[in-house]
Amino acid sequence: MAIIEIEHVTKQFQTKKGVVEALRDVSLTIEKGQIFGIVGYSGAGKSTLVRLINKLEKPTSGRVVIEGEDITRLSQKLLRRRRQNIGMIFQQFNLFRAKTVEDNIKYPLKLTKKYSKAEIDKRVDELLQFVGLQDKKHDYPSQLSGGQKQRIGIARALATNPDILLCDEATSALDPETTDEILRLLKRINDELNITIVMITHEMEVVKSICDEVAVMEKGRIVEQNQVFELFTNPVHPTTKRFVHSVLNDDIPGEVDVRARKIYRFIFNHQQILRPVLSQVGRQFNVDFNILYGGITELTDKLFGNLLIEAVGSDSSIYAALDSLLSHGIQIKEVNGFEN
Ligand SMILES: Nc1ncnc2c1ncn2[C@@H]1O[C@H](COP(=O)(O)OP(=O)(O)OP(=O)(O)O)[C@@H](O)[C@H]1O
Repeated sequence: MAIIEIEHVTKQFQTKKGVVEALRDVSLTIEKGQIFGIVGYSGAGKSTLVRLINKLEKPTSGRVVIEGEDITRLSQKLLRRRRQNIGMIFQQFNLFRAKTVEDNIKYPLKLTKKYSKAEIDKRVDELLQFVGLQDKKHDYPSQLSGGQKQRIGIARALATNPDILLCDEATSALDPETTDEILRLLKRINDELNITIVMITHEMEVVKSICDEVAVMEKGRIVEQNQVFELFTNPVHPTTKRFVHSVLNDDIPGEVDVRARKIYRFIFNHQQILRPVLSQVGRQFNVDFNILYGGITELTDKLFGNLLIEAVGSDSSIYAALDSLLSHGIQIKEVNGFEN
């Protein structure tokens, strides 16, 4: 079921220098329960897109439908209620510096005017336990590390039990180890609380570790969208290729001389155990496959292999062997030395 539908949205900003087209005819559907990544370089329009989802921005044209409701038409009162259903976390955490951890988390609960003091206290304790920071309850943000600040940001975003969590470069200010911890926490939130997560990021490592689906943005448009595995294994748009290339080691090393050799790139997934298939097909067709270079990477929860392989044998036997490998579902690309 779709939880977020963005339909033909454009967003223009009037500036002194003229009109900036931040979004140009963007359409996007995010299914309930997904972790959906939106990637793009700086200025691509990611923040503007995500700010439309909780109506921090209003589209110039087009519709934004959240859980079946067109939020571009909502009254202020209904909009406030709808916003309780959408949590958001930020790169710079945006905690209130003059408030304790406890008061930061209480803030959205008090705003709703729905809960008693006892309910609020109970909820704060639950949330602190969930993010593993019970002992920091009375600290101020300045006493916390970056990772701890983001955990508190997450606790605050979850306070009103939202269905959707928006993450705007939520790990970009963190070191790799802390990034991993926060990503694991987000995955738990998705799995255990069934919250749909929208992550905007310029880091493909983030997409690779937790996203199910991803949209790539450039100059206010979505240029490619796919399931993470498909996007990494078969990127089509040049910008997507650059992003994928930034995390997958798919360069051909300088010392591999691809001239006058029959070299192929084999791409395969976790269902295929490549080695037995390779040796079996090699024996059958009298072809030797030498693995020159490559590796196996984890994508979300699947394995993805990308290997450079040299085939040694007669032309006809190599083509027959490759045919057979294709029928096993292995993707094969010819490398002529000028691939990529
Ligand atoms: N309030 C605003 N007024 C004028 N222009 C804006 C405004 N907000 C965004 N823009 C412009 O819209 C375009 C998209 O900006 P946006 O912040 O959405 O991109 P982004 O992909 O999130 O980039 P970054 O990661 O650098 O924030 C940029 O050209 C930006 O300068």
